[in-house]
Amino acid sequence: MTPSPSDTSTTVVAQGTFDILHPGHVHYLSDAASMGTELHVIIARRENVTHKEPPVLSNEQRRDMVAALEVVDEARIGHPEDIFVPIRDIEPDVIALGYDQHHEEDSIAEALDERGIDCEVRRASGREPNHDDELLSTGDIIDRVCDQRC
Ligand SMILES: Cc1cc2nc3c(=O)[nH]c(=O)nc-3n(C[C@H](O)[C@H](O)[C@H](O)COP(=O)(O)O)c2cc1C
Ligand SMILES: Nc1ncnc2c1ncn2[C@@H]1O[C@H](COP(=O)(O)OP(=O)(O)OP(=O)(O)O)[C@@H](O)[C@H]1O
Repeated sequence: MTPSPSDTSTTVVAQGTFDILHPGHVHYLSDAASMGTELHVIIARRENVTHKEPPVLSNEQRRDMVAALEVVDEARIGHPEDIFVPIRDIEPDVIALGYDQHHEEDSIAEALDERGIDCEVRRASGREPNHDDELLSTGDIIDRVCDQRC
C-alpha cells in the first residue's frame, strides 16, 4: 500500500536570532530542511537574546527574511517566556540545533522527555568559507560595517 503524505512527512524545527542573513544561516537552514520534509523556524525574540549583543533588526523583519527563503515552510517569532510553547504547537519530529548553538543536545532532549514530547534532537553542520572574503557571522558583518562606514 502506498503511504499517505501524512505518514511520510517529517517536520523539522530550526531556531536562532538570524539578524542580518548571511550564507552560514542559509547553510544551517538548508541542512535542517534536509533532515525532513517540512521546515519550521523559530525566531528568537530580542528580549531573549541575552548571551550576546541584541539584534539590530526587529523580530518581524528577521522573521520575514527567514520566511522568504525557499527551504523554509514557516517562520514565527518565538514565545516570550517558554521555548516549549511553539514546540508543542508545531509538534516536530526533529529539532535541529545550529552547529555552535549554546544549547546542549542532551539537556534539550531531557527537557522534551520531561514534558512528554517525542522528538529527536540533532546538530546541524557548520559552513566553511567558500572564498577568502566570505563573512559567516552577523557579528563579523557588523564589525566590518563599523570599520568601513563609521
Ligand atoms: C528548541 C528551541 C526552541 C526555542 N524557542 C524559542 C522561543 O520560543 N522564543 C525565543 O525567544 N527563543 C527561543 N529559542 C532560543 C533561540 O532561538 C536561540 O537558540 C537563542 O537565542 C540563541 O540564538 P543564536 O543561536 O542565534 O545565538 C529556542 C531555542 C531552542 C533550542
Ligand atoms: N557559518 C555558519 N555555518 C552554519 N550555521 C551557522 C553559521 N553561522 C550561524 N549559523 C547558525 O545559524 C543560527 C542562527 O545564528 P545566529 O543568528 O546566532 O548568527 P551568527 O552569525 O552566528 O551571529 P553572531 O555572529 O552574532 O554570533 C544558529 O543556529 C547558528 O548555529
